[in-house]
Amino acid sequence: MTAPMPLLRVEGLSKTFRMYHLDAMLHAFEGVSFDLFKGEFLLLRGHNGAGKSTLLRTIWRSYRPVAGHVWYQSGLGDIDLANAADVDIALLRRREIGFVTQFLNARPRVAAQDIVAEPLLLAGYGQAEALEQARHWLDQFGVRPELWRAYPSTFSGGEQQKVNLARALILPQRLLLLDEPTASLDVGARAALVRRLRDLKSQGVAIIGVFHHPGDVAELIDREINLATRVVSEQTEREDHVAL
Ligand SMILES: Nc1ncnc2c1ncn2[C@@H]1O[C@H](COP(=O)(O)OP(=O)(O)OP(=O)(O)O)[C@@H](O)[C@H]1O
Repeated sequence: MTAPMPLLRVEGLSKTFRMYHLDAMLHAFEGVSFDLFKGEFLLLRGHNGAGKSTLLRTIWRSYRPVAGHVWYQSGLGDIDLANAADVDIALLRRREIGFVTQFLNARPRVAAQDIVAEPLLLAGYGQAEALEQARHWLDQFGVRPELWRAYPSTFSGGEQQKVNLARALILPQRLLLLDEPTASLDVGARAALVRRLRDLKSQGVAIIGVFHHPGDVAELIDREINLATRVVSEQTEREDHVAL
């Protein structure tokens, strides 16, 4: 019998940033390799500045790596996220890969319930069903009903984060990237997040997460990676941000 293929195979991945003012390169992380299977939860560890967020953003392809591959088994076939066309990355972000940070991208004059319902509408759900589910998840994460029709741009940091999570987790993705999603949450919302992640994991969603307090998700963790200390060198290389 052949071994199952991982959902994600990260191979020799390295990312450097050019620091123009110093004419130097900062190596955010180097030679990172790991496999991630369906339904697995991988914790990224490392001190401040070790490159955890940058690694997540490189997998999400906000950044292009300077070396390595991110093989991803998508619903449409295998693809190297490190080298894929922008149009494919945009499609995967809409359908298969989620990225949750601690910041809500609150658009002006869009109500909380509409922000949360949007992924369902894009996936073809009817308006009534999408709104009902949006309210369910706002409720689960502890957003008070009187805020559901309000605009999140005026919400507190924690309230914005709850809207963010409700939207990001309303539909199961194949791969979920979490960058400190519990940063400004109260106890009830943390518990709701853990319940939702447990549920998504049991549905086969693969998760990579950075947590300031990994104890919050201890019961979910299958494996950990500790990112090593970064190095600064004076060599110069091409700058390689992409504007997605
Ligand atoms: N856009 C950028 N341009 C230049 N340097 C960057 C950029 N983004 C991150 N860095 C640098 O890369 C290194 C890794 O940053 P990163 O945010 O990935 O660390 P982290 O492990 O997530 O840290 P923390 O635990 O403090 O959130 C840091 O030294 C940071 O200054």
